[in-house]
Amino acid sequence: MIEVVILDIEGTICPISFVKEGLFPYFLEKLPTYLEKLEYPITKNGTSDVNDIGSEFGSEHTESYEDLLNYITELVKNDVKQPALKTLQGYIWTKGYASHELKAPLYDDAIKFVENTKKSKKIYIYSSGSVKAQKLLFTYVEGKDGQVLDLKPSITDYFDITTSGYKNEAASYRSILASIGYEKNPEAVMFLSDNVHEIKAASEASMQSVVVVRPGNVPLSTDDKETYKTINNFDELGI
Ligand SMILES: CSCCC(=O)C(=O)COP(=O)(O)O
Ligand SMILES: [Mg+2]
Repeated sequence: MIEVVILDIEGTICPISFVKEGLFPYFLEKLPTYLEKLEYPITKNGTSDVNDIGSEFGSEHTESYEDLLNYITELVKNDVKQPALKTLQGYIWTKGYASHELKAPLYDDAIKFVENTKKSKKIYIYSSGSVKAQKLLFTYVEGKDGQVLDLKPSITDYFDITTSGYKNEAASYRSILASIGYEKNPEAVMFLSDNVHEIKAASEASMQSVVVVRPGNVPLSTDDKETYKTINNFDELGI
């Protein structure tokens, strides 16, 4: 029996288009304003959040404003899951969510699933987006008639690539199982994601794993469709 559910975010509970056409462009638009304020070459000084996050991009990219802006822009365009980038994105999105310029358009079935499932199972999140960015997304969910829903109380805890490692490695899922006290009972944990590499890694760690198919996601190969359980909607899970 499933006791714990772990959810991916992008392509699973919200459309990839929200990230690629909403969050990433917002980040790139605001980025120059933040980077312009820093002194180059950047050195970690413990006095400014953005300065110290900036220093994490490494000395080869932080010599000048132009170097850093170009480097970060390339990372975003190639959707590189780089820890410093993910931290900086979470930082910059804070204002966008607080002003309601950004609201997370979660799928209706995902909202219903989270609200109903929290009564009987623990729900965790594991996303490449930073824990800060994940919490923002759950705090500012787009509801009906322009309302904002706060789903954060429904989530037990959050994991990202800095807490647990990269999402296509089985070791990351084993580390999460240990954190939540399920290393001896991994089959009671279900992981849901749009990404087959993540599903493969979670299965290797003996979690029950399900591919979530949504419009705009990377299509599955015939082989993947035969290998993994798939759903189009959380209502199909019946848990
Ligand atoms: C939750 S923050 C926005 C999404 C993001 O930056 C990201 O990398 C999402 O990756 P996921 O692991 O949720 O597919
Ligand atoms: Mg995803």
